[in-house]
Amino acid sequence: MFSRDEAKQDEMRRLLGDERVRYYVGDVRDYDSVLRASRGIDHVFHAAALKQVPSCEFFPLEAVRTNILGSANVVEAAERNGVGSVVVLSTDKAVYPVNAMGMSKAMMEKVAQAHARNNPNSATTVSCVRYGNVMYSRGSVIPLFIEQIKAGRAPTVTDPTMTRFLMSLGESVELVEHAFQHARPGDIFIRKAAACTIGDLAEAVCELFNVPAKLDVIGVRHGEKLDETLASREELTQAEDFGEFLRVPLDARDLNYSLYVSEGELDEGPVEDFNSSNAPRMGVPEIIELLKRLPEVRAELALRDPVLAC
Ligand SMILES: O=c1ccn([C@@H]2O[C@H](COP(=O)(O)OP(=O)(O)O[C@H]3O[C@H](CO)[C@@H](O)[C@H](O)[C@H]3O)[C@@H](O)[C@H]2O)c(=O)[nH]1
Repeated sequence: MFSRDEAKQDEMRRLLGDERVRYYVGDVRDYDSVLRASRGIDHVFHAAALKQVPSCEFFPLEAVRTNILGSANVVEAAERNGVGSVVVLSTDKAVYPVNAMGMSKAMMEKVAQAHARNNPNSATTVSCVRYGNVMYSRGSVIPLFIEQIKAGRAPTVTDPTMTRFLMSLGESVELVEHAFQHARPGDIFIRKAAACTIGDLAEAVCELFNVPAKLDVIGVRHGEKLDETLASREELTQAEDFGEFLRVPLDARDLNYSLYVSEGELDEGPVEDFNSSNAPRMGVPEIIELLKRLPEVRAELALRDPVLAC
């Protein structure tokens, strides 16, 4: 475990109580600290990031330092130490990005792919995973709605028509495991997901907590998109479909394009990207079922009304 936050590391140490886990305090921005931590390591899962959209709009260079340069440090240190594989965690916001967080994650993907392209004989397989919103992740909207309802307030909704892909923490971890087991250098693995509107999500939380679905519409925040895209149209023309997952392989051509002119294939491919407005759409009842499966939501329901939690 390598991270900046010694308090969280301490909490994890006590929670896990597992002497096989070693803890390193350091920062992905500091190459030497990453180099030291990745010595003698077989696999790296790179999740360190600045991930809040609005805050990265105010401090874009901080996103550059952590999400782009920090990721480059992780890849470079892994290469130097002969680490077997590196899986870097990306986001749907990296596709057709409009905000600094998404742009920096898009660049992180490019750094990972460039490593694969420029080091064909490397002992280190670097791949990416990309997914949408992880339900109940720290600082995200579902725990916020629940806190607001508990405080007797209406949930604050930016735009009820805004859509997002939803998945559980378990599903995002499955994607990381899939990449870990199957990745070829430079692959991007994408987890398909269902989407919903934020208005329906707020309504579902209200219904689950048995309060009237009265929403407080606050308007879109800095840098937010109305809909998110998990796979671009350009990627879909190359992607392999594995049911739950898509695999976008590396474009491993070199810069000598003339070689390909006479051999190129004209493939129109799909006309649309895979986005949260054309993906399978969940309504309020389906969102409620999904929410009920989250242990954190069940715990909150049990506190409020033990009967409702059953
Ligand atoms: O008071 C609020 C706050 C947020 N929202 C909306 O809720 C949705 C989800 O917001 P949030 O949970 O803050 O997540 P996102 O801004 O969509 O970003 C999250 O999901 C991304 C995947 O798309 C990850 O990459 C990011 O790190 C993570 O913060 C968005 O449509 C927001 O506009 C509200 O309606 N009311």
